[in-house]
Amino acid sequence: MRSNQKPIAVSMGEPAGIGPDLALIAWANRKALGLPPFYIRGDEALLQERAQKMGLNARLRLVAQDEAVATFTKALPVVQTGPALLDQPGVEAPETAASVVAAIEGCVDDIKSGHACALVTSPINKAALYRTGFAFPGHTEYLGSLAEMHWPGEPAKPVMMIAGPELMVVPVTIHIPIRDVPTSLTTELIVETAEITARDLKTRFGYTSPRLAICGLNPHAGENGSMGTEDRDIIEPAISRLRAMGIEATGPHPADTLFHPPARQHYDCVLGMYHDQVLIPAKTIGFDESVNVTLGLPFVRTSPDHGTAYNLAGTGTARVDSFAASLRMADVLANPERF
Ligand SMILES: NC(=O)C1=CN([C@@H]2O[C@H](COP(=O)(O)OP(=O)(O)OC[C@H]3O[C@@H](n4cnc5c(N)ncnc54)[C@H](O)[C@@H]3O)[C@@H](O)[C@H]2O)C=CC1
Ligand SMILES: NCC(=O)COP(=O)(O)O
Repeated sequence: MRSNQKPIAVSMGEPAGIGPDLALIAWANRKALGLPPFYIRGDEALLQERAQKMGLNARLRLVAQDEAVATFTKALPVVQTGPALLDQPGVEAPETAASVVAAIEGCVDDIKSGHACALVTSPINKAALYRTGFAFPGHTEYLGSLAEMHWPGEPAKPVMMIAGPELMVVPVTIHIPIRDVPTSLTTELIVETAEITARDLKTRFGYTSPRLAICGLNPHAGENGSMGTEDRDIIEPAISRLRAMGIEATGPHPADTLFHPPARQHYDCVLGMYHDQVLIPAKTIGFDESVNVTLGLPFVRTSPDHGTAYNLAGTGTARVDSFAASLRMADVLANPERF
């Protein structure tokens, strides 16, 4: 353990989902998984109950953030956030929403105050939070807002990237209805998203000159305007501007032929025009290993690529791979000098 080592702050996520399970399983297997020290912001009573349900012999300890690293070798450090909750795997409970949001915000506060080096979020139930008035489509957008609040003057345009060993993708529009995609797409938005992606791939991921493949929107990237005009009128000008800025951008590529293995040799990251255009291939190819990482923030945030998986909560059968990969990636991104 390094004397100046800071822990990773993990938000517990949706209490009825697999977030609690993953933190417990990850801690129990921390050595085999090669995990950096982390603590979880959530409810200790619920975690204790969940460990019992899973038949997991996990020790938990309530700590202050600065005790987390020393505690990690002996017990899963918990920073109590919100009131004690009933453990009801798979059962949505609106009264837990405030604790879910408080855990995310608390982790960001911990980074800002120097108590944590990075944030790993556990999955939230987005619809459940909306029903209680949560005004952001997902973590990505919420973290952009928290960054603006806590790091005034620093640029904070959150960009979602799903990064796996075989494929990295960025959706230009994120959590919006499919009918709103064409009207939300602008040349400026594509350029801004690609610029942030290229910059972070260079500064955080070590690519000298990242190659970005930009998807079209329509079948066959519009077939010269005969199957839709957005490819020609919005996406092509964005690619020209990016190339003029020295960014290696190609396209607009028909999305249907961009993800088979030979095609993947020609780029480092794909920018898609909407969520499912790129998340379907990313999760099909790398569901267990991929990490959701938010680019464009003044701090490091990663998360597993999957959701709450209510059907698995409390069973002990949720795979921990993506969560573990999120912790390892957060450690590398937050402490580049060690790697
Ligand atoms: N970052 C976040 O907070 C995210 C939250 N969600 C939320 O999750 C909820 C459920 O979404 P779904 O589309 O059903 O996706 P999901 O990822 O929760 O589940 C899809 C399928 O994958 C399986 N699965 C998920 N994680 C697994 C794991 N670790 N090990 C083994 N199998 C696993 C589930 O059992 C299910 O069959 C929604 O409310 C959504 O908003 C979804 C994605 C990301
Ligand atoms: N499908 C990925 C996803 O929805 C993750 O969203 P976020 O909560 O990380 O913004």
